[in-house]
Amino acid sequence: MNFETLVINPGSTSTKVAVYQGKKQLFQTNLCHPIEEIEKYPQISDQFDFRTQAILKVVEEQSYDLNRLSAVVGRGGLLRPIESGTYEVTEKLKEDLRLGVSGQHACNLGGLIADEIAQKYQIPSYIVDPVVVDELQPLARFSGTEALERSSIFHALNHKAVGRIAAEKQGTDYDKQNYVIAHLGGGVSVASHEKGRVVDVNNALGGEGPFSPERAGGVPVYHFMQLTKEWPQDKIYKTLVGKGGLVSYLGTNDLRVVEQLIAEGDQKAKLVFDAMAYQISKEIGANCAVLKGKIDAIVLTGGLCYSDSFVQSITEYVSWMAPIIVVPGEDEMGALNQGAQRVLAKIEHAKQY
Ligand SMILES: Nc1ncnc2c1ncn2[C@@H]1O[C@H](COP(=O)(O)OP(=O)(O)O)[C@@H](O)[C@H]1O
Ligand SMILES: CCCC(=O)OP(=O)(O)O
Repeated sequence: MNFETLVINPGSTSTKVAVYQGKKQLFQTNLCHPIEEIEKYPQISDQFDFRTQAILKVVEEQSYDLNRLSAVVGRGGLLRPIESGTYEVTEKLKEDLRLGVSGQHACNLGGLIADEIAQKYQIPSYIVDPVVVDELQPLARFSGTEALERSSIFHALNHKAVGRIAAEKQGTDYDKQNYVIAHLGGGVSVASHEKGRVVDVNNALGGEGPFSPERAGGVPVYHFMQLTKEWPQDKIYKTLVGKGGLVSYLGTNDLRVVEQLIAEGDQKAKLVFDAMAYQISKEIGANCAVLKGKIDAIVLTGGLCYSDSFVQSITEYVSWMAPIIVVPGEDEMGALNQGAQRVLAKIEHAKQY
C-alpha cells in the first residue's frame, strides 16, 4: 500500500517538511531559521506556533490536501533513554517532550507538532529513532566522576539511516559492519557503530566532542567555571549550545558565510574553519580507537559535507585509518517516513514509550 505521510523535522537552524507516498517523496521544503529569528523565542516551547504555522503554510503552498494522509511523523526529542525504533505519540510521550526530561532542543517539537496536526485528521502520529537512542557500552558510560554518568544524546535517526546507506554501498548489511560515523550539522556527533549498535558517541548537547556551527563542544571545565561563576544557568547553557562554535567565533552558524569570508581573505575565518575540521578529525580518531582499528569505513554526513573543502580538510587527517564514505546532508526525512511506513504496513508494531 502507498500510504501518504507528512514528515516534520525541526532542527536547531531549520524545519524540514515533506510528504511521501509510500517510498516516493511528493515534495520537501527546508525552511531556514536565521539565528536572529530563533533568538526571539526564550524557550523552545515558544516556537510551537511559529513552526506549526510555517509547516501548514508549506503544505498549503504545495496545494496538498491533508485529508489524504495516513499518518504524521516527527523527529523525536529529548525523552528518557530508549531503544531504537518507531514510537506512537502518546500523552505520556508528549508530556516528557514538553517537560524536556533530558533537555531542551527544537526536535522536542517534532512529536508535539506531528500530533497536533494528526489529531485534526484523526490519524496516528509517530516519532522514529529519537535523539536519546541509547546503545552505549558500559565503558562508555564513565564520565570520570561517580556523581555523573555519560549519556547518549545524538543524531540517532541520521546515524542509523546513513549507516544503512554506507552498508548498501559496500554491498552488505549495517549490522555486519563497523563504522565511525560523523554527523556534521548545526551540532556534531561522532559515533562508534559496532555491528549495528552505537557503542560510544559524544553527547551533541552536553559540552562534549568537537565544536560545531553553533555548539562549543568540550570546553576546559575549570576555566569555564571561573568564567561563568556569576552567570545564570540559561546564559551558561546558551554559551555552550546555540551561541558556541562558529556563532561564537564568527557570529554566524552558516558555513557558506564562513567560506565567503575566507574567499574575501578573512584570516580569522580560515583559522576557525580549519580548527573545526581539526577537532572533528581528532574525535574521529578517538572513535577509531574505540573500535580498536577494525573499521569498515569512516562515514561523513550532514550539511557541512556539502562543502568540498571542509570534507577535504577532514579527509587529510583521517583517510589513513579507513576508507571514507561521504553522504552530504542527511536522510532523516526518508528514515522518518520509512519508520512510519513499516508500522502502517504492519511490518512492525509501533513501540510504546
Ligand atoms: N552547500 C553548502 N555548503 C557549505 N555548508 C553548507 C551547505 N549547505 C548547508 N551547509 C551548512 O550545514 C550546516 C547545517 O547543517 P544541517 O545538517 O542542515 O543542520 P541542522 O539539521 O542541524 O540544522 C550549516 O552550517 C550550513 O551552513
Ligand atoms: C543531538 C540532539 C539533536 C541535535 O543536536 O540536532 P541539531 O544538530 O540538528 O541541532
